[in-house]
Amino acid sequence: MPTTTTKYTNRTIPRISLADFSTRINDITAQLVHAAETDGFFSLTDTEISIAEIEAMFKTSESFFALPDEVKAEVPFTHDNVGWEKRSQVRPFTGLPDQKESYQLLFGTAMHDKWLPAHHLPAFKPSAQTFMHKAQSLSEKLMLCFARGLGFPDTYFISAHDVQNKPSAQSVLRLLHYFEVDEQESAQLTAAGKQGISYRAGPHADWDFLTLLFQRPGESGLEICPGREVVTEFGFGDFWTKVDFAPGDVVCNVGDLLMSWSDDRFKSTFHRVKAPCEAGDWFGPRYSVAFFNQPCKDCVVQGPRGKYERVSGEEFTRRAMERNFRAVEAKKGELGRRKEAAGRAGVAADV
Ligand SMILES: O=C(O)CCC(=O)C(=O)O
Ligand SMILES: [Fe+2]
Repeated sequence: MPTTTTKYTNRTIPRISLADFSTRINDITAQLVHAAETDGFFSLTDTEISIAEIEAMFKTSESFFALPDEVKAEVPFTHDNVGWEKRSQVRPFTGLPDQKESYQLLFGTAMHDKWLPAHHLPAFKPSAQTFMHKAQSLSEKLMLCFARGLGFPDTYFISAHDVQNKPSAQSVLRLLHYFEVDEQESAQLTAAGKQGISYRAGPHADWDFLTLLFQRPGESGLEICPGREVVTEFGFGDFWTKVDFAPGDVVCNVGDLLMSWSDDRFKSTFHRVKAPCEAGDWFGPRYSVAFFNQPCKDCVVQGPRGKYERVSGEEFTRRAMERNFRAVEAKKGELGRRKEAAGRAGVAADV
């Protein structure tokens, strides 16, 4: 019988105000460092991005996802990490595709043929670009603080994520749309023992430096599972916490790059978007917008204590993708073997 209930535990995710940033940098730095050292997740309030700007970005995103699939397929996802995909991202922990579609946007040259042609939605590109620059500017404030927290010069991380002067900049805005789930059908499948916990986005840690996540109040689903000790391992525990936030708050998490760059002092935490199946879950469609701060290819990554070998930003990302790919393949192999064994025994595989 598949597992149908989640073990939840309450944790308080720190809420950090960025009001009066320039006079409060040291206080804000202390709060960010503490949050990064503990659960690796925090929410920001009083940022330079208003609720109206966030809502406008969601409207822009909804207008894109409402287009027919044939139109979205004009800008397909490619391995430059740009473009539109649907039900195609497979996570190492599930071996199955996430129940979502997403559209990834970059600043630099990789976008040359990946912007939606303007005749479909004339306002799409300018709106998305304005929002990307706002998210970058907010990220740079956090980069300054984390540089101070680790004893690097103030601009150290900012120049490693330079989107103005580096055409090969890798930072990404990802628009996400998770599909609506029929509540009654889901309850029937669970009661019949035909459905276990599944995922809109399977459990994972992000590869980037920092992720900024914009969500819509009411469209819940993001859950975290802290406790990861080293950046090179995939292990995670089994107790989850729902991430709560107020309108206008930006939920942020440390990614593997910052974990590595801090010699594992800051935690890149496992998180997921569970598919709704339990009481209190949100069954409607979920839209979210994530901004991933990815390193420029030529920056040099190494923590102050030199715990990990010095690598370029490009090499760091390549290794992270390779680890991910190997883990996905291993999981798919395991699922295949379980299905075969279940087929031989004449029972349904519990995957
Ligand atoms: O949509 C969300 O809430 C989380 C998305 C996420 O974790 C990701 O895309 O890496
Ligand atoms: Fe993530």
